[in-house]
Amino acid sequence: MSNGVATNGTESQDQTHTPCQRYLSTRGEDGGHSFEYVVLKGLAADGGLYIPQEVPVVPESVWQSWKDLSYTDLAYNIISLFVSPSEIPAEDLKDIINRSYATFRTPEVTPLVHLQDSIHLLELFHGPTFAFKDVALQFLGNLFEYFLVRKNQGKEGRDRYHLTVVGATSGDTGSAAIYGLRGKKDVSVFMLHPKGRVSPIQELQMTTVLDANVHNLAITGNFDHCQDILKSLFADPEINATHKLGAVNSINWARILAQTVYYFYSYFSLARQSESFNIGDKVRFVVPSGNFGDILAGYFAFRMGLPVDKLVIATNENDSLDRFWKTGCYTKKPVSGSKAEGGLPEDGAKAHEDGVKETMSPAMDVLVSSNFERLLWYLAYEFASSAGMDDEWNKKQAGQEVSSWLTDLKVKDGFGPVYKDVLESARRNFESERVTDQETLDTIKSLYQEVGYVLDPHTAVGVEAARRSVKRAGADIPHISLSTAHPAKFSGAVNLALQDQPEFDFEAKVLPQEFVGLDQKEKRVQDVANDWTAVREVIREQVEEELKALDSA
Ligand SMILES: Cc1ncc(COP(=O)(O)O)c(C=O)c1O
Ligand SMILES: N[C@@H](CCOP(=O)(O)O)C(=O)O
Repeated sequence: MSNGVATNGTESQDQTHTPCQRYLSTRGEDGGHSFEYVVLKGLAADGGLYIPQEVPVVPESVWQSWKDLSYTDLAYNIISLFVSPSEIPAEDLKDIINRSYATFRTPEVTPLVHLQDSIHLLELFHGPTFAFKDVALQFLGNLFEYFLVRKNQGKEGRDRYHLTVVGATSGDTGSAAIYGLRGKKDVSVFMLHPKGRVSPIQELQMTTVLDANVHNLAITGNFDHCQDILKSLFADPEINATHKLGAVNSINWARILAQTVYYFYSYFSLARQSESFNIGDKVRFVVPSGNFGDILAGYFAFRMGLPVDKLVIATNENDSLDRFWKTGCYTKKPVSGSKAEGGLPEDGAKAHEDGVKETMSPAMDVLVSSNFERLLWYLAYEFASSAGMDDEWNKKQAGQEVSSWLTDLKVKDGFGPVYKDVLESARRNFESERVTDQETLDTIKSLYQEVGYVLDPHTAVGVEAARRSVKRAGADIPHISLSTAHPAKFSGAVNLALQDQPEFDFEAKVLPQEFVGLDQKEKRVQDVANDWTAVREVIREQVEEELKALDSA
């Protein structure tokens, strides 16, 4: 490969694509696809998620030359490893990347700030909607546009390829996707959120966007229900054929790819900022987790060779991930009779019958983390590889194993315990922490008192997990804790934590100008039952209306 970057597998016979630029499904029944295909498709035909056939390994000699690059140049170097220039020529890819990050409020895009002791905060909220999702969704919006312009050259009216993007959100993906796609030609966006279970600002950010191609659907249910509806739609061959569904959730590979960049960037930022930290030294990343997309991007950075000591998963009281790392079982609800059933004594969040708790960090109120499937594939692949068979057999085995776990999850609400070796392999690279609502509030308060920094509740979950991790790992290992949203998006939790602090003033200290007056704006949102066929009907009607309006324009 170019750039001195090697793949960790066999070279492909394909003259235009390296094996890192071809994609296969985690369920093993769908593969050999191009980047454009997987980005437009979102979910694989067999229900799995796309991953690259091989992950490129970046040697240390190459990192040295990457250390001082701007965010956009680094992004190009990383992303281009996974996209063949025969699909997106270098100059076009650079242009897409530059435009995607020109909308951020700081040229650093994702600045790293020192928080306290060995803990650094990676601020990911400097994009248009003040959440980490902007990093990937500005890029994905521009990618969609690029592919659609090319597909639709010389085509008119109903012959044009019209993409119907369907997304599920617990608050932040929704607005970031809407801001990435509003007003774009040949795209309709349907964003499903759990009615009444997102923060007031998050809801306003979505529902005050009135572009004709944007449709907000409030579903009577929780985020997992919204995600189930999404998966049922993608599994329906008819609506896929007639409406060409596209995904903006982190099931879309482009989301993960774009997020991988900031793991490298923050590592290099640390090396630039700290005299005692050298390229090659290890670091821990701590990631507030829900759907497992953000931390999975860190796992890809690790597989590419970034010296990661551990990736620390931080969950709120919706702790299916944390329970997996502790027990090897992945279940929506704690196993009957266990200590955690119905909540630990110190838990503060209200539990619903469906098992999901309404916490102070609502964007992480997720029990079925869609990207966990991608990690499961790698765990199953490593396990299969120990049998000494060829790579094709290992991949096939991994796909079968993942399919069987995911079938159990769907049918029996859980799977496991997984084999001991699989769990050990998960524990080699990851640790996990569960943080309660009370601990979240305490962390917001103590960081404000100690260093004057106002954390959002999701970031606070991460910082509390980072503090625990420092106790285990020692102060010599730097911790980069991901700050996933701006505190102004979660005024309820922030005010609750800081209301008794002298001179704390939310409006003056936290609220950005962009949020002032949002509640006075006109809103558009449609209530829909928790039923995928009802959502399908809404999609059919609304897309038809949009296309008719275009016909007569
Ligand atoms: C603010 C915030 N923090 C953390 C998360 C969890 O990230 P992930 O779903 O990628 O695990 C989300 C939602 O995705 C979020 O919106
Ligand atoms: N927390 C997310 C849930 C969707 O996650 P995604 O990363 O898969 O889009 C949100 O804020 O919507």
